[in-house]
Amino acid sequence: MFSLFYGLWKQVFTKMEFHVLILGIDKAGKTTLLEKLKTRYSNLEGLSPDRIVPTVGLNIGRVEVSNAKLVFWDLGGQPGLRSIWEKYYEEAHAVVYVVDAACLSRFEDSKSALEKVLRHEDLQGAPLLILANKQDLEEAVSADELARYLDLKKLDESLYTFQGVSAFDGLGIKESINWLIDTMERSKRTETLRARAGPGVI
Ligand SMILES: Nc1nc2c(ncn2[C@@H]2O[C@H](COP(=O)(O)OP(=O)(O)OP(=O)(O)O)[C@@H](O)[C@H]2O)c(=O)[nH]1
Ligand SMILES: [Mg+2]
Repeated sequence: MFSLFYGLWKQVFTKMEFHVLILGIDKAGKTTLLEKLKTRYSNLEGLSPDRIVPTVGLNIGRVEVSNAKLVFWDLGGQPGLRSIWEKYYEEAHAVVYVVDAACLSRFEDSKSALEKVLRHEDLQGAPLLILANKQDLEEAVSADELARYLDLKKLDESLYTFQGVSAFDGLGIKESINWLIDTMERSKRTETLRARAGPGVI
């Protein structure tokens, strides 16, 4: 009886934990985004953009948003580091893919790196949030324009979305995080990862 009540209590009061991978080619703005998320959603002040250096290892950011605990894994996007990404796929509830929307000359690299991510079987069914970052820059293309370029027709529409953001000034971040939590909470992948983790893990 106690365990039944304890289980119910846990379900109601324990925040669900989600692992979110932040991917994208180098200089897309992944770490700047992570630091902005920390500033906005945790009681730690994230690093200011001028103190951020290219990522070689892994940056971790933990934040809490209403009923969810989000653990972000930010990896380096330089070509030689992209082979590390797949080591994290199996445990990820979702992927945030960051694109520098102001740098047209790197769109092709960004697109092919994303296509490779999407082909990997360890990520099947994972919600995908694609961010057209650097909207504070005049030359940045909109989320719709980026969507047309990336042309993800083959994907299940309920599992991905595009959002224009600025990791600098925070534009679009709230909408992005709300979509992410909502979609992860409803996704079959979350159910599968939870079942695999076993009882007691929320
Ligand atoms: N104008 C503008 N610049 C940005 C924005 N986000 C990031 N940047 C700049 O873009 C550059 C790269 O940012 P990072 O956050 O280090 O990029 P990254 O994707 O983590 O790069 P790697 O760690 O090498 O994979 C830096 O000069 C940032 O200041 C943004 O929203 N607007
Ligand atoms: Mg980085």
